[in-house]
Amino acid sequence: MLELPLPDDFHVHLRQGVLLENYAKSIAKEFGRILVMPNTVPPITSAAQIQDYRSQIQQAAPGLDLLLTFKLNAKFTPEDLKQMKEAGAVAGKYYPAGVTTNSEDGVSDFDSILPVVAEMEKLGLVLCIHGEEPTAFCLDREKEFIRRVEYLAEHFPKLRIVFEHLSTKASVEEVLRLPQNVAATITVHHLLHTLDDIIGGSLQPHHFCKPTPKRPEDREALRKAAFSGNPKFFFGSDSAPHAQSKKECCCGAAGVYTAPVAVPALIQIFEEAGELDKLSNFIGAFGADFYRIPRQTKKVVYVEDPWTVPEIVDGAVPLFAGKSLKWKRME
Ligand SMILES: NC(=O)N[C@@H](CC(=O)O)C(=O)O
Ligand SMILES: [Zn+2]
Ligand SMILES: [Zn+2]
Repeated sequence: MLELPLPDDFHVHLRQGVLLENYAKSIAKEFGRILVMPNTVPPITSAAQIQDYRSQIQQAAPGLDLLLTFKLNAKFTPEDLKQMKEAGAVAGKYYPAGVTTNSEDGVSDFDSILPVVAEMEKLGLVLCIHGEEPTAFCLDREKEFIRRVEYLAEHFPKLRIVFEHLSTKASVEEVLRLPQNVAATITVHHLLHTLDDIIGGSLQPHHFCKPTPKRPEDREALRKAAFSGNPKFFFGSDSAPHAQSKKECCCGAAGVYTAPVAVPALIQIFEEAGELDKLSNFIGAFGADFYRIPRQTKKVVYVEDPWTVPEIVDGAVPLFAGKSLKWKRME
């Protein structure tokens, strides 16, 4: 038996339209509070959209505590940002153009967003970053982006920055080196996978995601960071569901669907590493502290009760599909 705080997930994709309802219901089975990413089509870029997205999600999963975000662009005025903050946005998400799902309309000129970032700093909005340099070789994109995180952290010392879904040893070292205004999320699949789990044998489309899981030493650095008890590192699943047909095809979509299995998988990872005592803060405290919101007080209990992950959940193939997981939440 294991008691944990009702988990927070600081990086979730709920999509939109008919898919939204099921994804919201599924994540609400495991998490109490989530930060919802804005890379819908069209993206979330206004107060009205924030309010509308929030009410759609609340309709599907009334008990879920929501933290909303907007997709960063250079055109935002201070008034736009103020209105989105008043509508409940806690963060702006920086997607470099073309690096991942629905990011074609992302940022293509770094300097152009600096005035917006300066305004976000004044308003106390968090800057969440998909840190990959679009023009670099795919395995170097995160490393090549580090200089931009460095620039932002040093030029906007009061801006809280979250380097999302870390995938390299270099970025872990950078987050450790940069001041307290820089934190990072780590996903469950980057604690488990390397590039071998995607292309080492036959192609595994359901493990393909951005940033790509890389080398064993990168995974080791991420595990060390997650187990470190350092409050700079907290959980963000980057649960990114795509219909099975969009993954099992040429030009397959990037994203791993982890919401249905993330907490049981994390318990297993932390337990097998002998670090189970670090899990509670990783999923229930450090992220809340960084976002300056109250820590979860509700508790949940997980029991050892092996179960088989369904092959399909919400029309997508989840991580561990068809496999057995040891831990299950006690109803
Ligand atoms: N991570 C992914 O591979 N995909 C995410 C976008 C993102 O988080 O980069 C998605 O929305 O599908
Ligand atoms: Zn991303
Ligand atoms: Zn994401």
